[in-house]
Amino acid sequence: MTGMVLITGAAQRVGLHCALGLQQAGYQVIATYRQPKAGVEQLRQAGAICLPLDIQPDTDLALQVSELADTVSALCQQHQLPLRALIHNASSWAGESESGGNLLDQLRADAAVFDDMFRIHTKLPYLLSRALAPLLATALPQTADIIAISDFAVTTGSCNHMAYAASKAALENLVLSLARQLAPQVKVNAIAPALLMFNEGDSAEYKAYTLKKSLMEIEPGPTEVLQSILYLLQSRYITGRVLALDGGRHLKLP
Ligand SMILES: NC(=O)C1=CN([C@@H]2O[C@H](COP(=O)(O)OP(=O)(O)OC[C@H]3O[C@@H](n4cnc5c(N)ncnc54)[C@H](OP(=O)(O)O)[C@@H]3O)[C@@H](O)[C@H]2O)C=CC1
Ligand SMILES: Nc1nc2c(c(=O)[nH]1)N=C([C@H](O)[C@@H](O)CO)CN2
Repeated sequence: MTGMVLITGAAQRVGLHCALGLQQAGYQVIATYRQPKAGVEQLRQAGAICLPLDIQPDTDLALQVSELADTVSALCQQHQLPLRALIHNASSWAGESESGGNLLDQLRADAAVFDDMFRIHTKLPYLLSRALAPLLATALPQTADIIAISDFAVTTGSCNHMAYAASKAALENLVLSLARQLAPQVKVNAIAPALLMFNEGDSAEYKAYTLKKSLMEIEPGPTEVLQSILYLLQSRYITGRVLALDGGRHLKLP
């Protein structure tokens, strides 16, 4: 094992695929999950360590992060391995609620979505990065990595997921600050995908519409992210950057 990698939100889809791939690549994965889905058992079977982490409005996030950081530190000591990387993947793709009702009700609904988006995409990565930075910095002689999974929508905004996109933009700015603060011991980068994987229930019309948004017109799947993570981990020089995985969407003219 070359070191421990902590990845959040790894019970399904992209996080699960990347956690399994990193474990297979020889890292000791620590995966956090919210609900004990089948993916958690799959991770345990593969040798990953799985820890519960459910970020809710009424929980003490600072306490949750402090306790997680203590557990990760103890695991590094127990396994005699450095903390090699921290991957911020956990995410909720909530859109703005449908307008309706009186203004106050609408604003209360919008405020709840805004708080949820910034809690999971910005506040959790901020606190977790600051809590684990000292441990990451002692992974010497190798450098360590923080990798945040962002979204192409940071560059364009999103009419239907405004708070989501804004919170990912804040995450990308956090990457710049952390890259400046933690160099040269820790590299800090973001990966910004456009479409990776559709969700169950996405209609054929929505899928056709979405595929047409990029030049490549494919649903690439989670391997693109795993390959990008492995690329960043092996780099000695890339930091403070956003790796776009968008199928040429930025060149698709309306
Ligand atoms: N899928 C895509 O096409 C794209 C994805 N991305 C980004 O890639 C990353 C992975 O995407 P994807 O796999 O689709 O993500 P998912 O929507 O499948 O969510 C990832 C995980 O985050 C967890 N999570 C959600 N809310 C919370 C919370 N409050 N507390 C703790 N965990 C939580 C979920 O837990 P649970 O299993 O309990 O629901 C889930 O396992 C995300 O950051 C996403 O924004 C960016 C562009 C495109
Ligand atoms: N946490 C999530 N973020 C995003 C998802 C998702 O399923 N979960 N999906 C997308 C879409 O793929 C979008 O890019 C096109 O439909 C974006 N972010």
